Amino acid sequence: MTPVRHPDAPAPGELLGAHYGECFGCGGEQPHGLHLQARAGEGVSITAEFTVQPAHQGAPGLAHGGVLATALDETLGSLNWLLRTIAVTGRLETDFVRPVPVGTTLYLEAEVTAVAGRKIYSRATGRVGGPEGPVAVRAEALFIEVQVDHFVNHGRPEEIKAAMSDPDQIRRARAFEVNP
Ligand SMILES: CCCCC/C=C\C/C=C\C/C=C\C/C=C\CCCC(=O)SCCNC(=O)CCNC(=O)[C@H](O)C(C)(C)COP(=O)(O)OP(=O)(O)OC[C@H]1O[C@@H](n2cnc3c(N)ncnc32)[C@H](O)[C@@H]1OP(=O)(O)O
Repeated sequence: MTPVRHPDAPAPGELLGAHYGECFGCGGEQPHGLHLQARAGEGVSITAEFTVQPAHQGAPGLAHGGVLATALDETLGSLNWLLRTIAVTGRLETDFVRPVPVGTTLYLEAEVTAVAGRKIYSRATGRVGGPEGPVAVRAEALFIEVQVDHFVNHGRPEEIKAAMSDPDQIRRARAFEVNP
Protein backbone atom coordinates (compact mmCIF):
# COMPACT_ATOMS: atom_id res chain seq x y z
CA MET A 1 0.00 0.00 0.00
CA THR A 2 1.10 3.55 -0.68
CA PRO A 3 2.02 5.27 2.60
CA VAL A 4 -0.40 7.91 3.86
CA ARG A 5 0.66 10.93 5.86
CA HIS A 6 -1.50 11.21 8.98
CA PRO A 7 -3.76 14.33 8.90
CA ASP A 8 -2.40 15.41 12.32
CA ALA A 9 1.25 14.90 11.33
CA PRO A 10 3.62 17.81 12.02
CA ALA A 11 3.68 20.34 9.15
CA PRO A 12 6.49 20.21 6.58
CA GLY A 13 9.51 22.09 7.94
CA GLU A 14 8.56 21.54 11.59
CA LEU A 15 11.35 20.34 13.92
CA LEU A 16 10.25 17.09 15.57
CA GLY A 17 12.22 17.20 18.81
CA ALA A 18 13.38 14.11 20.71
CA HIS A 19 11.00 11.16 21.19
CA TYR A 20 12.87 10.38 24.43
CA GLY A 21 15.44 12.55 26.23
CA GLU A 22 17.75 9.59 26.90
CA CYS A 23 17.68 8.35 23.29
CA PHE A 24 21.22 7.85 21.96
CA GLY A 25 20.09 9.04 18.53
CA CYS A 26 18.03 12.16 19.28
CA GLY A 27 17.95 12.76 23.06
CA GLY A 28 19.37 15.90 24.64
CA GLU A 29 20.39 14.08 27.83
CA GLN A 30 23.06 11.82 26.28
CA PRO A 31 26.40 13.67 26.33
CA HIS A 32 27.93 11.43 23.61
CA GLY A 33 24.69 10.84 21.73
CA LEU A 34 24.11 11.95 18.15
CA HIS A 35 21.72 14.80 19.05
CA LEU A 36 20.17 14.24 15.65
CA GLN A 37 17.60 16.86 14.72
CA ALA A 38 14.83 15.75 12.41
CA ARG A 39 12.32 17.85 10.52
CA ALA A 40 9.06 16.84 8.86
CA GLY A 41 9.21 16.83 5.06
CA GLU A 42 6.53 16.63 2.37
CA GLY A 43 4.45 13.46 2.13
CA VAL A 44 5.86 10.75 4.38
CA SER A 45 9.43 12.02 4.42
CA ILE A 46 11.92 13.42 6.91
CA THR A 47 15.14 15.42 6.72
CA ALA A 48 17.70 15.39 9.52
CA GLU A 49 21.18 16.61 10.36
CA PHE A 50 23.88 15.17 12.53
CA THR A 51 27.48 16.35 13.02
CA VAL A 52 30.07 13.65 13.72
CA GLN A 53 31.82 14.26 17.07
CA PRO A 54 35.19 12.90 18.32
CA ALA A 55 33.22 10.48 20.55
CA HIS A 56 31.79 8.87 17.38
CA GLN A 57 35.10 7.66 15.89
CA GLY A 58 35.87 4.15 14.68
CA ALA A 59 39.16 4.62 12.80
CA PRO A 60 41.22 7.74 13.67
CA GLY A 61 39.36 10.82 12.49
CA LEU A 62 36.53 8.83 10.91
CA ALA A 63 32.97 8.11 12.00
CA HIS A 64 32.26 4.59 13.27
CA GLY A 65 30.01 2.70 10.85
CA GLY A 66 27.68 1.70 13.67
CA VAL A 67 27.19 5.36 14.57
CA LEU A 68 26.34 6.16 10.94
CA ALA A 69 23.88 3.25 10.96
CA THR A 70 22.39 4.76 14.13
CA ALA A 71 21.94 8.10 12.35
CA LEU A 72 20.12 6.32 9.50
CA ASP A 73 18.06 4.23 11.96
CA GLU A 74 17.05 7.31 13.95
CA THR A 75 16.08 9.26 10.82
CA LEU A 76 14.04 6.30 9.57
CA GLY A 77 12.46 5.94 13.03
CA SER A 78 11.39 9.60 12.89
CA LEU A 79 9.08 8.73 10.00
CA ASN A 80 6.81 7.28 12.70
CA TRP A 81 5.83 10.83 13.67
CA LEU A 82 4.27 11.32 10.22
CA LEU A 83 2.35 8.04 10.29
CA ARG A 84 1.48 8.53 13.97
CA THR A 85 2.47 4.94 14.52
CA ILE A 86 4.83 3.41 17.07
CA ALA A 87 7.23 1.09 15.27
CA VAL A 88 10.62 -0.51 15.92
CA THR A 89 13.38 -1.46 13.50
CA GLY A 90 13.07 -5.08 12.37
CA ARG A 91 15.66 -4.89 9.60
CA LEU A 92 18.24 -2.28 8.59
CA GLU A 93 20.48 -2.79 5.55
CA THR A 94 23.22 -0.20 5.26
CA ASP A 95 25.58 0.77 2.42
CA PHE A 96 28.69 2.73 3.42
CA VAL A 97 29.68 4.56 0.25
CA ARG A 98 32.30 7.09 1.43
CA PRO A 99 34.30 7.57 4.63
CA VAL A 100 32.87 10.31 6.87
CA PRO A 101 35.46 12.40 8.79
CA VAL A 102 34.92 13.78 12.31
CA GLY A 103 33.39 17.27 12.09
CA THR A 104 31.32 16.37 9.01
CA THR A 105 27.64 17.23 9.03
CA LEU A 106 25.58 14.43 7.57
CA TYR A 107 22.46 15.62 5.72
CA LEU A 108 19.93 12.82 5.96
CA GLU A 109 16.63 12.22 4.26
CA ALA A 110 14.23 9.33 4.64
CA GLU A 111 10.90 8.28 3.20
CA VAL A 112 8.36 5.53 3.67
CA THR A 113 8.06 3.54 0.45
CA ALA A 114 5.24 1.14 1.38
CA VAL A 115 3.07 -0.04 4.27
CA ALA A 116 1.69 -3.59 4.49
CA GLY A 117 -0.25 -4.33 7.67
CA ARG A 118 2.22 -3.79 10.55
CA LYS A 119 5.19 -3.64 8.16
CA ILE A 120 6.59 -0.25 7.19
CA TYR A 121 9.19 -0.21 4.39
CA SER A 122 11.48 2.79 4.16
CA ARG A 123 14.78 4.07 2.80
CA ALA A 124 17.24 6.80 3.71
CA THR A 125 20.37 8.53 2.44
CA GLY A 126 23.05 10.57 4.19
CA ARG A 127 24.93 13.18 2.13
CA VAL A 128 28.04 15.21 2.87
CA GLY A 129 28.94 18.78 1.96
CA GLY A 130 25.29 19.89 1.85
CA PRO A 131 21.78 18.52 1.30
CA GLU A 132 22.60 18.06 -2.43
CA GLY A 133 26.13 16.72 -1.81
CA PRO A 134 27.43 13.24 -2.59
CA VAL A 135 25.84 10.24 -0.85
CA ALA A 136 28.04 8.80 1.93
CA VAL A 137 25.61 6.28 3.41
CA ARG A 138 22.24 4.82 2.52
CA ALA A 139 19.87 2.31 4.04
CA GLU A 140 16.75 0.31 3.44
CA ALA A 141 14.68 -0.68 6.43
CA LEU A 142 11.69 -2.59 7.65
CA PHE A 143 9.98 -1.22 10.75
CA ILE A 144 7.28 -3.19 12.55
CA GLU A 145 4.37 -1.49 14.26
CA VAL A 146 4.12 -2.21 18.00
CA GLN A 147 1.97 -1.03 20.92
CA VAL A 148 3.33 1.06 23.83
CA ASP A 149 3.23 -2.24 25.76
CA HIS A 150 6.29 -3.33 23.74
CA PHE A 151 8.38 -0.85 25.75
CA VAL A 152 6.52 -1.27 29.03
CA ASN A 153 6.94 -5.07 28.90
CA HIS A 154 10.55 -5.20 27.68
CA GLY A 155 12.25 -2.05 28.96
CA ARG A 156 14.22 -2.10 32.24
CA PRO A 157 11.65 -1.24 34.94
CA GLU A 158 13.54 1.74 36.38
CA GLU A 159 13.61 3.64 33.06
CA ILE A 160 10.01 2.66 32.25
CA LYS A 161 8.87 3.87 35.67
CA ALA A 162 10.68 7.18 35.16
CA ALA A 163 9.24 7.59 31.64
CA MET A 164 5.70 6.84 32.81
CA SER A 165 5.88 9.40 35.58
CA ASP A 166 7.13 12.10 33.18
CA PRO A 167 4.11 13.92 31.67
CA ASP A 168 6.31 15.21 28.86
CA GLN A 169 7.23 11.63 27.91
CA ILE A 170 3.60 10.49 27.98
CA ARG A 171 2.70 13.41 25.69
CA ARG A 172 5.51 12.45 23.28
CA ALA A 173 4.48 8.78 23.28
CA ARG A 174 0.86 9.80 22.52
CA ALA A 175 1.99 11.96 19.59
CA PHE A 176 3.01 8.73 17.87
CA GLU A 177 -0.30 7.02 18.25
CA VAL A 178 -3.23 7.28 15.88
CA ASN A 179 -6.17 8.94 17.59
CA PRO A 180 -9.30 6.78 17.28
C1 LIG B 1 4.94 5.46 28.79
C2 LIG B 1 6.13 4.64 28.42
C3 LIG B 1 6.78 5.30 27.27
C4 LIG B 1 7.72 4.38 26.55
C5 LIG B 1 7.69 4.70 25.09
C6 LIG B 1 8.45 5.93 24.83
C7 LIG B 1 8.45 6.45 23.62
C8 LIG B 1 7.76 5.72 22.53
C9 LIG B 1 7.83 6.50 21.32
C10 LIG B 1 8.64 6.18 20.34
C11 LIG B 1 9.65 5.11 20.39
C12 LIG B 1 9.58 4.31 19.16
C13 LIG B 1 10.65 3.77 18.58
C14 LIG B 1 12.03 4.16 18.88
C15 LIG B 1 12.42 5.12 17.85
C16 LIG B 1 13.62 5.25 17.31
C17 LIG B 1 14.78 4.42 17.63
C18 LIG B 1 15.26 3.89 16.35
C19 LIG B 1 14.53 2.64 16.08
C20 LIG B 1 15.14 1.49 16.83
O1 LIG B 1 16.32 1.33 16.90
S1 LIG B 1 14.08 0.35 17.56
C21 LIG B 1 15.19 -0.76 18.46
C22 LIG B 1 15.68 -1.94 17.67
N1 LIG B 1 14.65 -2.85 17.36
C23 LIG B 1 14.18 -3.76 18.23
O2 LIG B 1 14.56 -3.80 19.37
C24 LIG B 1 13.15 -4.75 17.71
C25 LIG B 1 13.34 -6.13 18.34
N2 LIG B 1 12.42 -7.06 17.71
C26 LIG B 1 11.17 -7.29 18.20
O3 LIG B 1 10.80 -6.82 19.25
C27 LIG B 1 10.29 -8.17 17.35
O4 LIG B 1 11.01 -9.01 16.51
C28 LIG B 1 9.29 -7.30 16.50
C29 LIG B 1 8.39 -6.46 17.42
C30 LIG B 1 10.06 -6.39 15.50
C31 LIG B 1 8.40 -8.23 15.66
O5 LIG B 1 7.89 -9.27 16.49
P1 LIG B 1 6.31 -9.59 16.54
O6 LIG B 1 6.19 -10.90 17.27
O7 LIG B 1 5.55 -8.42 17.02
O8 LIG B 1 5.89 -9.77 15.02
P2 LIG B 1 6.31 -10.89 13.96
O9 LIG B 1 7.57 -11.57 14.30
O10 LIG B 1 5.09 -11.73 13.71
O11 LIG B 1 6.56 -9.98 12.65
C32 LIG B 1 5.52 -9.24 12.03
C33 LIG B 1 5.82 -9.25 10.54
O12 LIG B 1 7.11 -8.62 10.30
C34 LIG B 1 8.02 -9.53 9.71
N3 LIG B 1 9.36 -9.34 10.26
C35 LIG B 1 9.67 -9.14 11.57
N4 LIG B 1 10.98 -9.00 11.71
C36 LIG B 1 11.51 -9.08 10.47
C37 LIG B 1 12.83 -9.01 9.97
N5 LIG B 1 13.86 -8.79 10.78
N6 LIG B 1 13.02 -9.15 8.64
C38 LIG B 1 11.97 -9.35 7.82
N7 LIG B 1 10.70 -9.42 8.25
C39 LIG B 1 10.48 -9.30 9.54
C40 LIG B 1 7.46 -10.90 10.00
O13 LIG B 1 7.86 -11.84 9.03
C41 LIG B 1 5.96 -10.66 9.96
O14 LIG B 1 5.56 -10.57 8.59
P3 LIG B 1 4.17 -11.18 8.07
O15 LIG B 1 3.09 -10.46 8.81
O16 LIG B 1 4.16 -10.91 6.61
O17 LIG B 1 4.24 -12.64 8.42
